[in-house]
Parts: sequence; structure tokens; C-alpha cells
Amino acid sequence: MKFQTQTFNNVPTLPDSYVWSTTPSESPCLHSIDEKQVPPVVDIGDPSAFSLVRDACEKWGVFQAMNHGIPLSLFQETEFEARRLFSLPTEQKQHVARLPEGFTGYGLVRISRNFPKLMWSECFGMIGSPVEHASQLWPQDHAKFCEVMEQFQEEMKTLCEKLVAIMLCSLGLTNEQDTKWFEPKNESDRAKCFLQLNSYPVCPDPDRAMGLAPHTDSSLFTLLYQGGINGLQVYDDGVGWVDVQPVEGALVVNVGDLMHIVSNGRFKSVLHRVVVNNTRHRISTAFFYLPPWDAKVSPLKKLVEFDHLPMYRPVTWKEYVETKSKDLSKALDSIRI
Ligand SMILES: C=C1C[C@]23C[C@H]1CC[C@H]2[C@@]12CCC[C@@](C)(C(=O)O1)[C@H]2[C@@H]3C(=O)O
Ligand SMILES: O=C(O)CCC(=O)C(=O)O
Ligand SMILES: [Fe+2]
Repeated sequence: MKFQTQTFNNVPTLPDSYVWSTTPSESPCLHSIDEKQVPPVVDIGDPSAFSLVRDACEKWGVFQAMNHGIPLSLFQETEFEARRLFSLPTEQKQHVARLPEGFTGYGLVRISRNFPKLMWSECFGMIGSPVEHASQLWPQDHAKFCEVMEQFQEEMKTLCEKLVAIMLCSLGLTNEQDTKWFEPKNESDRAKCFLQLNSYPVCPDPDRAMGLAPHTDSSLFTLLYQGGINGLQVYDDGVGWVDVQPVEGALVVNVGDLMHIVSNGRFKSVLHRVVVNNTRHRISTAFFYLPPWDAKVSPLKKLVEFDHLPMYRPVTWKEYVETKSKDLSKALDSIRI
């Protein structure tokens, strides 16, 4: 992918390369006031969490988790450091540009190459310590950025392990043997994580622009901290696009394609998009929980026993992401049995 220079700052009108033919204003979001028509907020410390999580993952593929144990101050510090990064001049950020097939560094979201128009966003991806890139951005002054990002990843990973257990238990799986959702190649093969900071600058013409095009995540699931600014919308077959209103301290949990596969189709991988606005610069932090790179992921045996047939053949995450980068909408079908 050729790296595109961002033209976010101080443009009075939206450049043509950012004008989408199908825009959020043509498939508008219903601002529903009925509680049943929005993804639920779940207290994951409460015993009722299991059934609420299951229902939400089946109906919506998304819920907001409260009482998850991560202090609000850590989210605020992460957002502060993200703003510090995105406010650097574009030329400087380009020194740490993500390679076309890579995951870490600065650039446009990977799915950009699947669309003819540009999205009104930029991002910065990390796997583990960001020190290599951060020391190029701030030769003298990267310690705090690295410290906050590393602590954030550590806490989010622990939370992901807790959440995956809640999700699997909610499907009636209790025994450790039943909940093995991957075949490890070796002992050190552990679940992986990917952290992405997203920036949606103030946009001169939000109705004709797109922050992040409709997509499902390729993860098992994704934890999203969206600060206090609206923008995330999820698609429901009955209702259409629905706002996921920020709730202070809550984390949005998006079911991804791989959890849809693991659950043998019971959990929905949620189609979502981001709309932009003309007053506030929105920052979000997305934490993708992923299988070990080379492990085969397949529908859980116990669920297949209930349902009789596996819906999908085993697939590695690597193979899945490669298939998906060719055609977003065909990846799941290509592994369907
Ligand atoms: C760990 C992941 C998950 C990836 C691929 C890989 C690295 C980058 C992630 C994202 C982040 C932004 C949305 C998305 C759709 C994108 O374009 O890049 C995601 C994609 C996916 O979920 O497919
Ligand atoms: O910014 C958001 O609210 C959503 C980000 C997202 O969907 C992603 O990074 O995959
Ligand atoms: Fe996403």
C-alpha cells in the first residue's frame, strides 16, 4: 500500500478522495431510546453476567463491560499519550510508518486498501513494547508513553483472559478440556494481543466522510475504550445502525470473527463502523485478543456435539487475516463447511 499523506489539518472542505458514495448519512443511525434496542451494559462482576453476556453475544455480538477492575485513570493516561502522539507533525509520524504487510507503527487502518476512498482516521499499532517506534518519535521523551502502553496491555490482557472464560462458561463449557479453542503447536504458544490507537480528527463535512468503514474484527474479541465522544455504531438486522453511547469507565466488547467460529456460529461477529464529527477530535483504543499465530482455531468440540455439525473448518489466524485482506466479505464463507 502506498502511504497516503494525511490532509486532516485545517482543510476548509472535504477533499474528494475522502468523499464516500455510500455515507453514514445515507444509512443513518436510529437514535433509539428503547433500552432493548441498544447493546446492553453488563456488570461482569455480578453472577448474572454469564447469561447477560451470552444473550448479548448471540443477539448483538457486542456489549459494554462495567466493573472490569481497570482504573479509569489508566484509560485517561492512555488517551492522553495517544493525543500526544497524533498531534505530532505528519512527517514525523511517517518515520514510524507501518509497513504494507505489517501490524505495528503509524498509518491508515489495514482495511483502507479494500476501499476506493480514504477514511477520516489515522492509527498507531503496537504488539508489546512500542519502544522502537516511540524512541524515533521522541528521542528524549518516550519513557512515559512506553510505560503507559505496556501497563495498559498487561491489564487488558488479564481482563481478556477473564472475559474469554465468562464467554465460554456462558455457553455451558466448564471443563478445561471442553474450552480448548485452539491446538497449540508448542508449550509457549499463548494467546496474543494487538493494541491499536485510533484518531478521528475534527472533520469539515462529517456527513459525507467515513471514520472507519463497516467491518467485523478478525480477533476472538476486541476491547474498545472510546473515551467520552460518540462515533461507534453497530449494525443490527432488525434495527439498522445503532449508536454505542460511551458509558464512563465501560469497555465495549466486540465479538470478532474467530469467536464466531469457535462458538460454531452462536456468537455473532458484529458489523461496526465509526462516524466522525465537526467539533471534537475523537480518540479510541482498540485491544484485539488473538489466538497464537500458528494455532488452528476451530469450533469447540462440545458445541459441535450439541449442534451435530461444525460450521467452519480449522483455520490459523494468519491464514484467516490473509484471506480477509483480499476480500473482507468473503473470508468467513471461504472456511465454511
Ligand atoms: C490484529 C489485527 C486485527 C486487524 C488486523 C490485525 C492488525 C490490525 C487490525 C485492524 C485494526 C483496525 C480495524 C481492522 C479491521 C483493520 O483494518 O486493522 C482490524 C483488523 C481486523 O480485525 O481484521
Ligand atoms: O473507534 C472505534 O470506536 C472503533 C475502532 C474499531 O472498530 C477498530 O479499531 O477495529
Ligand atoms: Fe473494529
